[in-house]
Amino acid sequence: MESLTLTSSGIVALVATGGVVLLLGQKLYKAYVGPLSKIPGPWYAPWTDLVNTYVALTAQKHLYALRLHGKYGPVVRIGPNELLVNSAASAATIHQVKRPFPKSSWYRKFLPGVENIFNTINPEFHRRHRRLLASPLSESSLQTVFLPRIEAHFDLAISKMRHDINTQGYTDVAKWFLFLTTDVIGELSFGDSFHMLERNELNQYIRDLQGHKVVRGLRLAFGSIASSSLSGFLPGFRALRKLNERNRMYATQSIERQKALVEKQQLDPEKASSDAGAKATGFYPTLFQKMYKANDEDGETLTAKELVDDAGIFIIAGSDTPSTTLTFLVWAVCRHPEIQKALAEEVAALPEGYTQQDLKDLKFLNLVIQETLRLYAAAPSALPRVVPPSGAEIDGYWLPGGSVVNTTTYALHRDEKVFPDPDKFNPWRWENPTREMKNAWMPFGGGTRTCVGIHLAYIEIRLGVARFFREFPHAKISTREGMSDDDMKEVVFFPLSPKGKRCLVEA
Ligand code: HEM
Repeated sequence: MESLTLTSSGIVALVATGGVVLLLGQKLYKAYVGPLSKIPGPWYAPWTDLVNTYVALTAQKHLYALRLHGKYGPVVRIGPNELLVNSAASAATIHQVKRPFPKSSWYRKFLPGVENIFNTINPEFHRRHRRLLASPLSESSLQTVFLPRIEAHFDLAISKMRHDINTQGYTDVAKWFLFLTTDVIGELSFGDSFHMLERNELNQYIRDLQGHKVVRGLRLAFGSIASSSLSGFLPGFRALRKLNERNRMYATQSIERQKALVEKQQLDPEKASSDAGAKATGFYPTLFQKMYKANDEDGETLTAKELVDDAGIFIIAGSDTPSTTLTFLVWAVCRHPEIQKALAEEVAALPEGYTQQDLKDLKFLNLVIQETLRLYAAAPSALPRVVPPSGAEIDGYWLPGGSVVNTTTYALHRDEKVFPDPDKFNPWRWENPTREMKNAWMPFGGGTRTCVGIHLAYIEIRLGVARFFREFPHAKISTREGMSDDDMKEVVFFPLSPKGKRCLVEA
């Protein structure tokens, strides 16, 4: 009888076959037997993340989520380990304060090599940074210390729009709002404005900001390639790396400038923590004041790199979002004469020298803002979180620990069971909101990772709306330069932006 002998190539073949069988077995288990197998979704979802990646890369993930929820319901499987969820109850569970589901590693792909308050997935790191940044961004601190400086920028922006209209017949509100909010966040964060409004030019800085949306799309889709040395050889990724380097340079320069100012003025942070103190010293504190103080005196310190990384995300998160909100608000209001009339009359009746409190008390203005933040939430894309190791029940499905769940504000805000006639811009729907409406409305995210800039955002939006419609009560959307509704189509990489990157208005 012939004896069985295994050659080395036979052993390799056997091990390889075993590996493939094991992998296939795992895939089959996950697809047909594992806990996620009961969750509805497209046929390919249990097998691959490719479609998910494609829709993210082409800025369509928000529409994809809306379509899939319409077809499959509130919980949809979109990848071997990934789900979309779409109910106020699931959002409350995932984004709770007590035991929040942590952010997924997807956030670290945003800016590889960078860890900041926004993209960290480390709860301790997050708590430390949030503690230091939250109090300067509180409503009272913003109003007492920062408001006078903010208001001057709004006056300048409106005068620039007026000048355009007088000289060329129209103005680009998207451009001016972006310059405005960029100048504001520059000044509040680093003690000096970026002077976009004065310069009136789409300079490299703004181009980079806009480029960042595309860059982030690429990063999120191909994160591992983007952060590898391979990326240096691929043309798209080379540009991407340059953009990232420039962004770090802006942040570093801003921090350096701020440090120099602090040293030059020998700022006493205690004295300057009130408006009166700031007037006396002639120098105003910044949102990063506490960071410097922590660096100098506190037991817990922030490294120079941490400061730069937080500065970078402030530039990105704090400029685009309020300007996009203001742009879509003006566009939506100007397309609805009855809304425009009611809003313009309300803001026209404000007293001279009106305050933030006066603006908070305006009923219709705040309804319009709430409806704008529903339909045009500035960060409406999926917010991925990881189910804790013990697992969790979401909308009747048991999800094992480690599954990734995404709440998509774009879809949540268009759930017709909660918001009847969801595509209609209707501020009056917020006059008597149902509990479901209130629970499902989350333009600023939720839980411990809710937007830290929310009060600044509200101050900017209220001021912007009031100043704009007091100056231009009869503004209308222009058709010059080929401007059309197509320019305002929603493009969503992570933040929202108008497709044409412009919104031309006549008055
Ligand atoms: C209309 C304006 C704004 C909207 C709609 C908005 C929306 C959001 C959302 C949805 C999140 C949560 C993202 C997530 O869970 O992944 C967030 C976080 C954040 N936002 Fe905003 N934002 C706005 C304005 C601002 C401003 C003005 C700043 C500048 C200070 C800012 C800074 C941040 C930061 C630093 C975070 C991360 C917070 C953390 O993880 O603790 N945002 N924002």
